[in-house]
Amino acid sequence: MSITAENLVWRIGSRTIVDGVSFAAEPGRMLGLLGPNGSGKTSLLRLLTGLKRPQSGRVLLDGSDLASLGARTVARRVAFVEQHATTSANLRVVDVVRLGRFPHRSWMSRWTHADDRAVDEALQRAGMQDRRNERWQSLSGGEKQRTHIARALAQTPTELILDEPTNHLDIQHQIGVLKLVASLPITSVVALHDLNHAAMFCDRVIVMQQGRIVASGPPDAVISETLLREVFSVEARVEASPHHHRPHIHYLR
Ligand SMILES: Nc1ncnc2c1ncn2[C@@H]1O[C@H](COP(=O)(O)OP(=O)(O)OP(=O)(O)O)[C@@H](O)[C@H]1O
Repeated sequence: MSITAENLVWRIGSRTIVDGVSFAAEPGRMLGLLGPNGSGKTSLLRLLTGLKRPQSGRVLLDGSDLASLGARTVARRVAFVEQHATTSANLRVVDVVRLGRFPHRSWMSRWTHADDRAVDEALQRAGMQDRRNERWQSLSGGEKQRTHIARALAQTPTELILDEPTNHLDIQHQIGVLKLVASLPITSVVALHDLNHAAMFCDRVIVMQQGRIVASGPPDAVISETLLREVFSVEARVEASPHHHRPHIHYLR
């Protein structure tokens, strides 16, 4: 297994935000993390990347406890795009993406062709190659998001953690980013609000409610009218799409 959570618990004061979460992300597959607002998705993703430490339980990367691995070792493997990722300095797009190469370089090593290749490929994949010389402050919200995704790809991670990566994106780029992530030969854990997109692109999904996992498995086994009613409080009809054969949700008015 690539990334595994074992009975993770994270509390703030007396409030338990992540409540005994266990799962294993399959290598090379896309795992969707679903759940209503405040159900603990972002908190869980921050535990998976080591940005937060659990009060109990552990995260394993190929069997090694994340807490025992150095920050640099983790950064070489795990890339994280946060929900409200910002970059304060007025860098060019290409400079932001180059930041993704830092975990791979020592303080005295020179910038290499391999670094350039990784940056170019990441810009290309995120659809930002044409804007590589533009200033960060001049980008739209969606372009900033794609630049952060390019930075994460330039890190050449084996695990990619994305918190609502389609936020701010127009529909073409939402589909583009999800297609891209699904096609990458790396393990990804992706928090998503659009359940139809999750059903279309994820190999498996986990559904959270009040800090706990309440359902997990392939989308067609998990996304049901009962789950939509009980967890998301919406009435809907779910059918297998005649186009892509994954579940498709019709929300009722
Ligand atoms: N640093 C913090 N201090 C206090 N409460 C926090 C903190 N971080 C998270 N929480 C609380 O934990 C709960 C879960 O938050 P989290 O951001 O993990 O949920 P989420 O599922 O990602 O939500 P959303 O879909 O709205 O992004 C929320 O009620 C939030 O207010």
